[in-house]
Amino acid sequence: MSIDDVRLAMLGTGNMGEAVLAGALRAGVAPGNVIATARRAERAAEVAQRHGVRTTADNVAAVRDADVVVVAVKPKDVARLLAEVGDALPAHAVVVSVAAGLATSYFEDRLPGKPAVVRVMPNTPAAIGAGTSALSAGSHASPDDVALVRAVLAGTGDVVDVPETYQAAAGALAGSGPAYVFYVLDAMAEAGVAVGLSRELSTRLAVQTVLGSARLIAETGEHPALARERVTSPGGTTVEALRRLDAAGVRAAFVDAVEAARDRTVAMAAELGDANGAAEGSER
Ligand SMILES: NC(=O)C1=CN([C@@H]2O[C@H](COP(=O)(O)OP(=O)(O)OC[C@H]3O[C@@H](n4cnc5c(N)ncnc54)[C@H](OP(=O)(O)O)[C@@H]3O)[C@@H](O)[C@H]2O)C=CC1
Ligand SMILES: O=C(O)[C@@H]1CCC=N1
Repeated sequence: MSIDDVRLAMLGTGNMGEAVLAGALRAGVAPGNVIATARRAERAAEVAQRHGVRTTADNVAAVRDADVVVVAVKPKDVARLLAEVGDALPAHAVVVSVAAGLATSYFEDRLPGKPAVVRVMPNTPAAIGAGTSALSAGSHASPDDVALVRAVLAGTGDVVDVPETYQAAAGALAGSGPAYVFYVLDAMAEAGVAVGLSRELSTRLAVQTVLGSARLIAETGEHPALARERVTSPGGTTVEALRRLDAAGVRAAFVDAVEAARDRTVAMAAELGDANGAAEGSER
């Protein structure tokens, strides 16, 4: 199927749904072939105006002719949504879940027949084609189904296949990751203000420093620790700064933070009755 023929239903067009929608349109999905759902009329109007897609509050109508159905509501809202749309889902449709924690089997158990389910953990830079997504196929998803989902996600950024047991960890690192980077950016900008720069200049320097440093590693493939050493002159300024970060336990705090996000993913799945979700999350 050519990408401009793909009919896409985006169920729950909030922060992540809109970012994936933007990526799908960038990949070549035709706006006229997209129906995005939202509970509130003003949100539906905003999405329609920004992306030129059809919007509705009716999830059942949205899935009826869809080839790809993206479930982008909060994990706690997924079971009710599946019960609502299950009978209207075309047999050939591929269901893509971006819900943190919920296993593909959670969807397979709640939908009729043998639905093709693909679990994806994206992140919000998908909105500008700079995201990273971890993808795992469910037990009824064929290679063609996965290829279709990859084609739809092509405009969101990098997409990497992972075993489903890695999903909670991938989400804790990369799904939540933009928030960690924004936190660091905010702190760096504040630090620049503390040493006398205007907030505007400080933010500009901080943003470009993070962007450039990430690109340098991405383009050279150099290990971050080696790249850091090349900035750190003996007896110079950087070593003094890094000593403060080490003393404040910043590295250990990152490890704790990602572990906590991973554990919360597993706990959320257990709260929602997803035994498989609860069983995952660690490779140990
Ligand atoms: N935000 C992120 O960075 C990431 C989120 N995710 C996952 O994406 C999913 C969505 O998260 P996020 O976008 O942050 O949450 P949001 O609350 O921003 O988006 C969810 C949207 O779904 C709408 N909604 C809820 N129930 C229905 C329904 N029955 N029919 C139609 N629309 C409905 C909500 O409407 P209303 O506004 O009225 O509440 C809301 O707009 C979650 O499962 C999360 O785990 C995954 C990776 C990253
Ligand atoms: O905070 C959350 O639960 C979601 C999942 C990953 C990023 N945001």
